Amino acid sequence: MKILNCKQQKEADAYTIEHEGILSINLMEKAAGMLTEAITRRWDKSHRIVVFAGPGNNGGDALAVARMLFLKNYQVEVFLFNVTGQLSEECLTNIRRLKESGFPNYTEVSSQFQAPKLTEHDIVVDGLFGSGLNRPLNGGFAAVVKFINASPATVVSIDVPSGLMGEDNSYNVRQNIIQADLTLSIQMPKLSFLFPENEEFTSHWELLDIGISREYIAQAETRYFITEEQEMRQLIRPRRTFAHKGNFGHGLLIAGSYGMGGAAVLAARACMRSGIGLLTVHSPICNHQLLQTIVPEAMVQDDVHERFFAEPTDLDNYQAMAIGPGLSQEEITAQAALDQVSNCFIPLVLDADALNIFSAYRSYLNRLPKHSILTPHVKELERLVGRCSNSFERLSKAKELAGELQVYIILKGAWTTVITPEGNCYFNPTGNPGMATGGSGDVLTGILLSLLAQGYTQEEACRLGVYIHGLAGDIACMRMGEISMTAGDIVNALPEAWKKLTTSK
Ligand SMILES: NC(=O)C1=CN([C@@H]2O[C@H](COP(=O)(O)OP(=O)(O)OC[C@H]3O[C@@H](n4cnc5c(N)ncnc54)[C@H](O)[C@@H]3O)[C@@H](O)[C@H]2O)[C@@H](O)CC1
Ligand SMILES: Nc1ncnc2c1ncn2[C@@H]1O[C@H](COP(=O)(O)OP(=O)(O)O)[C@@H](O)[C@H]1O
Ligand SMILES: [K+]
Repeated sequence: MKILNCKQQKEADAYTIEHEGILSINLMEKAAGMLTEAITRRWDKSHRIVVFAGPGNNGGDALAVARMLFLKNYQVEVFLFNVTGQLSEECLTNIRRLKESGFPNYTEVSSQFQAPKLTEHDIVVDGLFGSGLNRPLNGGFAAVVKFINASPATVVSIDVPSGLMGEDNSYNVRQNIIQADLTLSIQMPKLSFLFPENEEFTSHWELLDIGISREYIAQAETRYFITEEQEMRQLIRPRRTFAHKGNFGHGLLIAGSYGMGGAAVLAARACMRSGIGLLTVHSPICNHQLLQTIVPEAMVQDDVHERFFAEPTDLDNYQAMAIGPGLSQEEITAQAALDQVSNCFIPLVLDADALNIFSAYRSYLNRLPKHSILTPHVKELERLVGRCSNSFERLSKAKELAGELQVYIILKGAWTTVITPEGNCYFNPTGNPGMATGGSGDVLTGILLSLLAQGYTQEEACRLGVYIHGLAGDIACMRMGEISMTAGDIVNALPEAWKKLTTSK
């Protein structure tokens, strides 16, 4: 699914109006009908609905919703903020329609706002500003936002929490943004919904498909996408009847050190559970027994060193390599890892300490083989690109780095983002906070190695890998709960995740 910017969303509205024979006011009526349905589905008539409408079409939506709720016998109050005396045409039409419906509780605010008393049983409908916001809120609007945020009422925002920009909020004023309990977003999600620091504004959001022109959306250019299940299903390669293990590649995993053998185990188990033909794990001698016992399916190649990865290994027999989980950053390991990676000629995944080593030896960064996959979490990324003050900046810097080094970056966390060398960003919808537990990232590395060894392209491996990893996380969460689930549970859920994605619905 494409994520378009607010300017494109406006264009999409206009295109739909022009090319699909629907009047602007009727498109708004359709949106309002869906908004009303979403509200009445959740809250019955025992709740008072207090509607705050702004001067533009977001306000127009809110007024139409107020009328529809009123006609369904809800108890509704409306405050329309008309500060400059300039209201959009659709907003004006909806004021008229509201009045014509016999609506009694309408207040137009031009200067002084007499705030109503809001209780925790009340529902606030926030229709102050939507995608037309072009600067941070201030003055009277900021005061209204602060009043709503301080109230105990439940807040439902139309399209966007008022005050929040759709993309970049670097220069926004956080206190002047509505903290919505629910956002009913029209047609397309906004990029800013996917950033962790905006969770307090948009923790829950839902999309309403009001029938914006498919044609417009198809031709609109964007760098931002949310991955969908159907696309992932189509990527998965069926196994031929006469297939043999040689068809599914031989992967090399360089992982583990003294005290961190578990990382190698988790990655190896995840790799085996994701369809690879053969796996060799290269690890210090101390992990030999552990790996042979817990992952008997994998071959183990001992390093020369008892406790640390110390000597690069030959890559001739492998189709892909992953390096990093539990590796440590010992000097001897750093030298071996830099050498191993710099001379790598097969598809490659770098995770955890392998990334930290490259952050410490920045001059080696340009020796990273082209199209390598880097899997940093936020801290690991910032070690590479420097401190960032917000997610928009972080994403921009990650895109720059991916372009500069011609690598794929998987920026991990909620809405894990796959960033391609061309600068496309694919946000992953699966996964949950239960995955914020030691070893989850090692599981992802194992999955990625498996997919690369099987011949999936880097982009396919990244997108499918993070999707299946999150899906297995969601299954693990259902089985074990968000609090108790561990990285091992994610591996144990991989079979069901793969089955879910390969069986027809
Ligand atoms: N037919 C349509 O065009 C449809 C529009 N829709 C709704 O329309 C919304 C977009 O409407 P608009 O483009 O009118 O935009 P808004 O309703 O977000 O408001 C734009 C107005 O606010 C002013 N403004 C911007 N930032 C301000 C600030 N910080 N302080 C004070 N004033 C400010 C702008 O100059 C403009 O006059 C969407 O979010 C959605 O809710 C939906 O109903 C779908 C159909
Ligand atoms: N809140 C969350 N929602 C979804 N996925 C998450 C969340 N927190 C963590 N994850 C996922 O869990 C994994 C954690 O990886 P990482 O931070 O490298 O952990 P570790 O180093 O312990 O293995 C990542 O794939 C990340 O996307
Ligand atoms: K709004």
